Amino acid sequence: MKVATVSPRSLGVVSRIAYFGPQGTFTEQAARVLAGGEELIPVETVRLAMTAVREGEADAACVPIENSVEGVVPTTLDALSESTPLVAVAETILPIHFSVLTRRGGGDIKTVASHPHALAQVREWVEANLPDAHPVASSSTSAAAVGVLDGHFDAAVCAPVAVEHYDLEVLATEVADVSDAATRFLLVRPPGELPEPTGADRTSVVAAAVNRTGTLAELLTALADRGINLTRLDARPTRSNFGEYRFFIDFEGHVAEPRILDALTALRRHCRNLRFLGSHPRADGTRTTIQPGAGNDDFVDAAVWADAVRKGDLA
Ligand SMILES: O=C(O)C(=O)Cc1ccccc1
Repeated sequence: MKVATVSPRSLGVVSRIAYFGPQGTFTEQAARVLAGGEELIPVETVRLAMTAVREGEADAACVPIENSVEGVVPTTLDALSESTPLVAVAETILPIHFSVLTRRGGGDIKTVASHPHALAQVREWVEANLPDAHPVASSSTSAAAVGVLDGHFDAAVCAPVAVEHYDLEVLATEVADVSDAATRFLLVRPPGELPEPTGADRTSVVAAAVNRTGTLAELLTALADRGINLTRLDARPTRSNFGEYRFFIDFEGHVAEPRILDALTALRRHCRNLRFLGSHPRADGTRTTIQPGAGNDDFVDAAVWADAVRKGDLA
């Protein structure tokens, strides 16, 4: 995966960014990339970082969204679909490798703790290097470091910067089963002015489709018919009715483009509920692919033509 960073273009009055902490997480590093001198506020969970924004205690939140090895961060998807809407205005992608930290002069390593996404990315390393250690899930990589300091675990799989925050010994660095793993992070804030389109943008929605045959196919067809390329598709249970799902769909393009607006209105017709989660520049800079007949000019020309027909000016 190509790795690059993008700064938020129009953050308005953002001055406090809540991030998924505590200090030393990968998300803090992402927040530092996305921030331009804003105050950074560590918050214990992804959901609470978004609650801080919803309740006005922060102007934006930095949260992890997807990893190239483990896929999406489910708590982020769930927190984005609940409560009052938030929209993503910027993203960054960080390469991910880990340091393994232990207590100074610590003895046998019987437990190794970290965020589930981190544990999943060092499984082979742990089996080969700490065969007697049991993996234990913690709320974040830095929470695992705190747990080691407090004597709850023997080792923590952390972001390399964690050692600057927690008085622990480095057992190993550059640990990663997949050497080019990367995680994408979002900066989310309440709906407002959107970042300008750049030609290399991503739009995100969460769709609660009507529960009948073929509704997901209808949503995907609405995008495919308009030549719109998907970049991610995930399903999460609605939690209210067993077997009912919400679909998180990311695709190339920006809502300021006529073809994307046309697609959104089509999606809206097929959904019980459609939440817009933002349009912002892609961190990898990949430019939107436009299919023949599906460019913005094609949509504008077709709308002008249809309007003329309606007015009786054309046959
Ligand atoms: O726990 C962290 O440090 C996070 O920011 C979440 C995470 C965990 C593993 C890889 C990337 C992000």
